[in-house]
Amino acid sequence: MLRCVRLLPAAVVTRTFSRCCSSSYVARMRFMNKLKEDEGACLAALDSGDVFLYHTLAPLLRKTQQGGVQLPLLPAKDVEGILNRLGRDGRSMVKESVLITCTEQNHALFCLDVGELDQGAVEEACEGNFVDLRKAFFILRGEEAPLVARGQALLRWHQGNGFCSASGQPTTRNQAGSQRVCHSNGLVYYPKMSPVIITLVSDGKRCLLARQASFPRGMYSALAGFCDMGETMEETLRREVAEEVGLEVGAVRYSGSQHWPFPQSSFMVACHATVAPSNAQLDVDHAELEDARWFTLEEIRAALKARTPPRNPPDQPPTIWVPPAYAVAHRLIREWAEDQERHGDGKR
Ligand SMILES: NC(=O)C1=CN([C@@H]2O[C@H](COP(=O)(O)OP(=O)(O)OC[C@H]3O[C@@H](n4cnc5c(N)ncnc54)[C@H](O)[C@@H]3O)[C@@H](O)[C@H]2O)C=CC1
Ligand SMILES: [Mg+2]
Repeated sequence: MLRCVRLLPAAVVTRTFSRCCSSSYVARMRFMNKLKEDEGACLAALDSGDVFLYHTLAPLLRKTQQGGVQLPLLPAKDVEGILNRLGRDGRSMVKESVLITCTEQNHALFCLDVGELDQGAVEEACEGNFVDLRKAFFILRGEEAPLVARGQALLRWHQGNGFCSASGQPTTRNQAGSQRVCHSNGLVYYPKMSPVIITLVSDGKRCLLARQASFPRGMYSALAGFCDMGETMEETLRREVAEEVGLEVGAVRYSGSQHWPFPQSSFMVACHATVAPSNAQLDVDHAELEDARWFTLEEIRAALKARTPPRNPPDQPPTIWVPPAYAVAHRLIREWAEDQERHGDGKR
């Protein structure tokens, strides 16, 4: 630990996102845009900015004295020093950082993957631990989860797009990391998201949740599916619900959207949909879903409270849990429960 303190006086210099982020929206967006277009300005912003770290796409998190977990934002100069001490060219490595966001005071925030270094050595130097991103979503505070999601998605995109798919030649990134260019043919590549529609279907009294075999034990979520080329949002929604559970939905209501870093960055569009109670018989496609079931408000209330996989002893009715609060699926399920409590038969 003595070595940690020498390398990085963390308690003194580490910022957290909430402390450095009060802002005028317009000034912030214009500054961000300048950093994407002006290489010199971006480099200067990096020199005076903060960086958060990943190791092979797992974000570095640090325990707080209050028993919580935070995303440590390390001054870029300190990261450079740590990397130098760990035997690397710190300056060159830090320049590989990708721009994430900035404050109204033009203080920029970047992220960097140090996967080529020994994980334990970086963890010791930075007084933190690299945590799988899905686990991080369960323990991070609200405003930090989208930062680590965006950072991982951008870093993954750079790692997978080093070559032009037309010429086979290497691509070069701009300083902000917002695009890559193939200099042999001038093609410009931008980070991509795949549109996904996620739908919470209700029959008025119950809502429909499903699980894939790859989900954590006991976890159920709303139905989701990738858009096919040329489809509208409503067409994808109706097709996915029909394919996966054999239902024809009626009314559809948009709820919200979110970037989701898995599997390769999805743009999630979240909707509520209804089916008539007389038309609620499920015909589940077990090639896609391990299970799909209707759940009552009481079961959903219990699921929203669960923070860990349920034990489900054989002599008791099985209980479930749902995706973490940050996931838009959680929002849909919570909205449905609140709606039932206000208007449905589930009034207390
Ligand atoms: N943020 C949230 O609350 C939630 C997010 N999700 C995300 O939604 C995504 C889609 O849900 P699924 O039910 O798996 O979709 P899905 O029902 O469309 O099935 C996935 C299959 O679609 C095919 N596919 C078509 N286009 C694809 C593309 N652009 N990328 C990858 N596969 C493509 C592949 O064969 C893949 O195996 C999941 O990967 C998951 O990351 C799912 C539930 C909750
Ligand atoms: Mg699906």
